[in-house]
Amino acid sequence: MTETPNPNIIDADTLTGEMHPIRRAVLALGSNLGERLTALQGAVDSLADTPEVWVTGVSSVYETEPVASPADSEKFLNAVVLIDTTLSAPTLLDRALAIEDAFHRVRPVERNAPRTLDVDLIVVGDRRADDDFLTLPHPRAKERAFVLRPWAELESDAVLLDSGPIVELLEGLDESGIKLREDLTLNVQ
Ligand SMILES: Nc1ncnc2c1ncn2[C@@H]1O[C@H](COP(=O)(O)OP(=O)(O)OP(=O)(O)O)[C@@H](O)[C@H]1O
Ligand SMILES: Nc1nc2c(c(=O)[nH]1)N=C(CO)CN2
Repeated sequence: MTETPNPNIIDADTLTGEMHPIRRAVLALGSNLGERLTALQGAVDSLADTPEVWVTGVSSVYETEPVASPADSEKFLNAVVLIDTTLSAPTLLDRALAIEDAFHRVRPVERNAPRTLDVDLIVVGDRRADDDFLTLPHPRAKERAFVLRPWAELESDAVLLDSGPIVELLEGLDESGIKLREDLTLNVQ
C-alpha cells in the first residue's frame, strides 16, 4: 500500500518557505558586574532553552583584564559557547539581547561600561552583515584574546571568517591578561 502524506499535518516552514539551514555559530559571553558566574551560567541555560538552538560546546571560564573599559572597571569572566541553530542571525541577536536583559543588563552611554552580562555574536555560519543592529563577523573579535583564547580551546583549527585561523590571530595578541579559572565551570543542561 502506498503511504500518502497526512493532510492534517501542517508544516509551517514548508508553507511559508521560511526554512533555514542549520548553521554553526560562536557566541562570546562576558560579565564584570554582580554575580558574574551566575550570569554566564544563566546565559548558557537560556541558550540551551531556546527553540532551534542546540548548544554543542562551552569553554572553560577565563578571568580577564578589562580591555578599553572605564577606569576602575572590575575584571571580567569570559567564555565562549558553540551552537548549531536554524534561527536567522537577526533573530539570534534578538535572543542574545533578551538574555542580557533578563540578567539585568543596563546600557549606559559610557562606552564599555561594566555589565552584568554581554552576549555577542562572533560568527553565524558564513553570514556577513554590516549595519548598526548587526555586524558579522563581530568587528572586534579578531583583536580580542578574551574571545579567541576560549574559542581556540574548543576548536583549535577554527578560522574567523575574513580574518584567518584563530591560533594565528592569537599569536599577535597579548594574552597576559587572560587567566584560566580552573575552579569555575559552566554546565550544559
Ligand atoms: N555581532 C554582534 N553581536 C552583538 N551585538 C551586535 C553585533 N553587531 C552589532 N551589534 C549591536 O551592538 C549593540 C551594542 O552591543 P553591546 O552593548 O553588546 O556592545 P558592547 O558589548 O558594549 O561592545 P562591543 O560591541 O565592542 O562588544 C547591540 O544592540 C547590537 O545591536
Ligand atoms: N576583558 C574584557 N574586556 C572587555 C570585554 C570583555 O568581555 N572582556 N568586553 C567589552 C565590550 O564588549 C570591552 N572590554
